[in-house]
Amino acid sequence: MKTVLLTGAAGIVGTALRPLLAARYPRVLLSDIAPVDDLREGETFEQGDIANLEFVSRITQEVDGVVHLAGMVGPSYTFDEVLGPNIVGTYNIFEAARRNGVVRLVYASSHHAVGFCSRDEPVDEITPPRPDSWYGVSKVFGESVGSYYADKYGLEVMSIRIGFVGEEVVDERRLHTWNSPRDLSDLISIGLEEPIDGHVIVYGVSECPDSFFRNDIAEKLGYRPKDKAVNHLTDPAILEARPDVSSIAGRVIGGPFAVDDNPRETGR
Ligand SMILES: Cc1cn([C@H]2C[C@H](O)[C@@H](COP(=O)(O)OP(=O)(O)O[C@H]3O[C@H](C)C(=O)[C@H](O)[C@H]3O)O2)c(=O)[nH]c1=O
Repeated sequence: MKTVLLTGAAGIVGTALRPLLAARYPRVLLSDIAPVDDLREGETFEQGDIANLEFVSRITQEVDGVVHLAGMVGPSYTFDEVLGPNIVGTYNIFEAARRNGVVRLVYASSHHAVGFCSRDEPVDEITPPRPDSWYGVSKVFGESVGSYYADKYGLEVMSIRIGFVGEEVVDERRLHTWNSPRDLSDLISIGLEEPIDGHVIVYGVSECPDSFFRNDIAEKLGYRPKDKAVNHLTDPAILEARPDVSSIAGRVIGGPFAVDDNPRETGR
């Protein structure tokens, strides 16, 4: 794996992953709708819109694998708002990869694909989707596209239902969904390099107490999280905090994403 395309490279997750991918792969082609102007050695950048198939066809021409992050992320985006970036954009990435003979693709799905599942029982890779938002619905769509391109065209696809990515655990819910950038980049490298049979779904989660997720397939593929959520708390009181179960947000995996009429920027 010499050249990897990273879409959504200017975003929160993309920015956290960049140094880790640059350390691992000789060439990383970054792309985003927003500018990126602090390139490291081995990085190049193409600015453009993933909803444009011509642009996506061009950036997937000379790459060996794709990590697809770009998209709208949030609880309150409407169907019309996710349609271009998350639905058309994701189709474009898979279709352009297929046309250009790129076999390996890691798709950034989200735990919001199962966000309406109860916190009481851990979900696993075969738990049926229960999205908590149009964003979550779009991630379920992306997983289906990954499955379809794997079965029909032989792509090897890992969909990672990402928890909460950051250096720190910021609240009680995130204690159970946290994924360090280092662990996520290890999981991505498994998706790019290890033998994958068709399409697999895994969870992007580090070592978390009472994790919401069972991650057996990731473990079988060799994923061993190095980081423990309890060592990255912004406040030790997070360990004692309990969810407010009088609200749906306190009862389901997706937390505030499951509440109607949320403000647009409600965490991840
Ligand atoms: C709408 C749109 C966005 N982008 C870029 C703009 C941002 O730099 C980036 C998304 O970054 P943001 O910081 O908003 O979200 P993250 O927290 O990094 O989200 C990431 O992890 C979670 C789990 C995900 O579901 C996202 O798909 C994945 O990108 O995608 C584009 O390049 N094209 C577009 O059309």
